[in-house]
Formats: sequence, structure tokens, C-alpha cells
Amino acid sequence: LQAGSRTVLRDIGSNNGGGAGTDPKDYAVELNITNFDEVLKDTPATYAIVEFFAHWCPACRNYKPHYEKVARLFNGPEAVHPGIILMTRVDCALKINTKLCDKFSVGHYPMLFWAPPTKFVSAGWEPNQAKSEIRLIDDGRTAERLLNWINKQIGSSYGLDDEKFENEHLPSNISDPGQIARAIYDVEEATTTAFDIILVHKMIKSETRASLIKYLQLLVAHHPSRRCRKGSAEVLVNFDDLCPPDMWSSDRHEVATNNVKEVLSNFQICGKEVPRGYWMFCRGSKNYTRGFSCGLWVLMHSLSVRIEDGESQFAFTAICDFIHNFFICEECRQHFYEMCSRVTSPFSKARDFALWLWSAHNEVNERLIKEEASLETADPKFPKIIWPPKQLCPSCYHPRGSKDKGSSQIEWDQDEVFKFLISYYGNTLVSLYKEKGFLAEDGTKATLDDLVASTNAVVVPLGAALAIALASCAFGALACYWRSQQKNRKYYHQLHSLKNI
Ligand SMILES: Cc1cc2nc3c(=O)[nH]c(=O)nc-3n(C[C@H](O)[C@H](O)[C@H](O)COP(=O)(O)OP(=O)(O)OC[C@H]3O[C@@H](n4cnc5c(N)ncnc54)[C@H](O)[C@@H]3O)c2cc1C
Repeated sequence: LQAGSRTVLRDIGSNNGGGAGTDPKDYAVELNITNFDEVLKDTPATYAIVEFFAHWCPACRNYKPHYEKVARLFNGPEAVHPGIILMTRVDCALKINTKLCDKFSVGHYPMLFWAPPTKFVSAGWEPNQAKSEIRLIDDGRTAERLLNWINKQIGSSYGLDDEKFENEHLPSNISDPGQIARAIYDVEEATTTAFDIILVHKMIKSETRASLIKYLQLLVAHHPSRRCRKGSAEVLVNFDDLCPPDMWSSDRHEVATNNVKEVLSNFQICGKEVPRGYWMFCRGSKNYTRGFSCGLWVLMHSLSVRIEDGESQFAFTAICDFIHNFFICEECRQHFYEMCSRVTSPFSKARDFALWLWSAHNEVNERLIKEEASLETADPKFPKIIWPPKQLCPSCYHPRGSKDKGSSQIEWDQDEVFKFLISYYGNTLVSLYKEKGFLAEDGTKATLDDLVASTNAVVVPLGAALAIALASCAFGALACYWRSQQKNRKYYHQLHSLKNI
């Protein structure tokens, strides 16, 4: 198992154990000392179970089918209840894990622990520890008993026979503003899914190239997830070299497009953990509802509340062009572009752009309310509504306003709506992330520091990217970073030629 590599988290997503002696059909994720902290720190799951076992122990072998029966419910892309509990195991019979098992005072096999995942990071457990947040699972000898124990802990009623999308457990409480905190994972998932779709469908061409660069610039500066900012910066900094504008100038368009796909596939735009293969905030209660398009909306709103006034027109065109060129749902992109085309004067305030996007989304909602009612295609737990509902933002509704019908007929207090958007898609969206320490004090600086640390490939001109660049700190810093790399590169070449003399 490659430590900390995409494979590790793919294991969570694809059920392929990959570790020594791991059955490829395993749902529980095998961890070892090299990836233990990292996987538990990064998982979006609310809880984790760690089973300490030894591969030679016959009781552990007999226990495995029980543990797997429960893990099937929670792990992997086919999980019935994804993102709630990450079920893992550590083989204490492997020498590299000795220290780890010692830290948890593993005295018998199998031994199971329960805690929020981050509590396991750099932690340990002792039998007489008075107030540990890590709990020993003392009644999990069979699959039924383990699931009972879990149900008691979190007040759930999961059953071993639960099947996908037949569950009643989805939190569809729209009046809970805290729900959006889970969407940070969906925003990452949507960013990666969009990038993968662009590559798989070979959508980068001479006529769409500039639009992608613009969008990447927006992500580098304002994506709410630090690792997506970093990943987008890596793509952007290398873009001109990998996909030069003259790449399509010969007759061999097909070859050029294939090459682009090949070289960009090596980038992980939101880091090695993503995509995970499931949705959290955007998970529908029926198969194939919500998901990617919900994640994309959330991403766009979260970008719109992070830009500065001077970037509002840039953000507007970047998003409109991105949807037009790269959102593969034909009806959606046509409708959206039509709404974009209706805007006649350039945006000069971030507020105006955020409110425009909000009302454009409501226009789509309004249309879909009717469409989904007649076609019966709505997700029963998440019917379309004019948003935000009163329960979520009472002050968004003018007290003297008419009874809520369509968005256009509601008398909105737009100052309050804007305030609400900022708080919902700004701070609340990243609150879980902050808790986990994924956000740096200064996102931009951290991005560049990380870039310096992680990119040892020779960095190449930003060319077109810089030509469209904005007068914003992040882009300025990116340009500086690029320049410093150029200097290093020159220095390196000089040194190299000297050595060759
Ligand atoms: C650009 C774009 C255009 C689309 N056009 C179409 C189309 O023409 N036809 C079609 O069938 N589908 C279209 N879709 C898909 C559709 O809008 C929904 O994304 C999809 O049906 C999933 O719906 P959902 O219930 O998850 O909520 P979504 O509409 O995806 O919304 C996601 C979340 O955003 C929040 N939200 C809802 N409304 C607003 C708002 N006004 N402002 C801010 N936040 C809000 C809510 O918390 C909601 O759960 C489009 C999607 C996108 C991204």
C-alpha cells in the first residue's frame, strides 16, 4: 500500500484493499503506520472505527466476515450510508505497526475503537485513561451486535440488510444552516468531477483553452478548499508548457487533443484524496438525483462570495464561459448562457454578482419546480424550492412582502440575502475544514509555499494565463512565484553548463 497516495483513498472509494493480505473485496480499509494519521485526518466521515487484529489470529479471521458485513454499509462507492463511519483495520502482526498497536495498548485481538476520526490522529489509548475521546467497543462480537452498538451511539436505526437508496436517514432538514459545512467535500468532489469530465470528453481545444485558464485562475484565488487552490495552481503554472496555444495549429487536432488529455490526467486538481466517489451535502435520496450539478452550484456560489469588487466581472465571465464550454448538460448550459447573455452592463461589485448568481439559480429552481412536478422526477426528500426558505433566512424576506410564490414575486431584502449568502457559503461552508486544520491563515501564501515544496519539476511560463491575469494579490503572487522559478531555472541551466565545461 503506497503511503498517503491516491491509492489509499481510492481503497476507501473502490473497496480494493491493496494492502498485504487484503482481500480485494474488502470494504474496511487497511491502514498501517505510514498512512494511519493521514487517512483519518482527511476522511469526511463523522466517525471512525479502528480494528486492531493480527493476520495469524484464527478468531480474527472468523470475525472478519462480521466486520465486513457492517463495513459494507459505510465504506466504498456502493455504501448504503456513505460518509458517516469510516471502518478501518490495522494488522498488528506486521512489524511496521508495532509502535502504533503499542500506542493503543492492544492487549487482545481483535480490539475495536470508536471516535471521531481526527481524535485518532497522533493519539493513543490506555485502559485506565479517565477521559479519553476514543472509546473501546466492548460489545461488537458479531455484525448484529456491532451495528447495535453503533446505533446506540449515534441514535440511528441502521440494519444489516439496508440497501442502497432505500434509507430514511438522509438529513434533509433545510432549515439547518450547519448542513452546508459538509458541502466543502462536495465542492472538492465537483471540482474534480468537472476536471475529469473535461479530460475524458477531450473538451480542451484551441477555442476553449482560454476559458479554462480563466476558470483555473478563479479557482486558484478563491476556491474554498485549500487543496483545490493548490491543485489548480499546479495545473495553471504548468498549463502553457503542457498545452501551448499553438498545439492545435497543425492539422493534427485529434493528436493534440489526445496529448492534452494525457498530460493533464497526471494532475490531481484537489489532491490525492479526491474524488471519493460519493456526495455528502449533495447526496440525493434516490439514485442519480443531485450530486454533481448540486456540487457545481455550491462551488459557484462559494466562489461568488469570495471575490473582491474588482474581480466581479472577471468572475462572471469566467463562470459563464466555463458553464458554456464545459458543462456537458446541453439544456443546462444553454439556459445558463441565455441568462448570462441577458446581463448588459459589466459587474463592478462583488455583491451584485453574488446576487445575480443567486437569482439565476432561483430562476432555474422556479422552472424545475414545474418541470419536476409534471414529470415526477423530483427527489422526494429534496424538492426544488425558491431559496433561501424562510426557515433558513427569515430576515431575507421583507416583512411587508407578498406571500411567497415565485422568486420574482417575493419581496426580498437583498442586503439580508447577500449577508446570508456570505455567511452560508463563506464561513459556514468551511467551518468543518477549519476544525480539521485544513485551512491556512493565509490561503494564498500557503498555496505558493506548498507549490514550492511540492513542485520540483521545472516550472514554465504562464503566458496566456498571465495575459488575462487580474490585478489581485493571488495572481500577483502566482506571477512572482513563476518569475522566481524562472530565475532558478536560469540559474540551474547556467550551473549545468558550467559543470559541463
Ligand atoms: C449552471 C447550471 C444550470 C442548470 N440548469 C438546469 C436546467 O436547465 N434543467 C435542469 O433540469 N437542471 C438544471 N441544472 C441542474 C439543477 O439546477 C440542479 O442542480 C439539480 O436538479 C440538483 O438539484 P438539487 O436539489 O441538488 O439542488 P440544486 O439546485 O443543485 O442546488 C444545490 C443547493 O444550493 C442551494 N440553493 C438552492 N437554490 C439556491 C439559490 N438560488 N442560491 C443559492 N443557493 C441555492 C440549496 O442548498 C441546494 O441544496 C443546472 C445546474 C447547473 C449547475
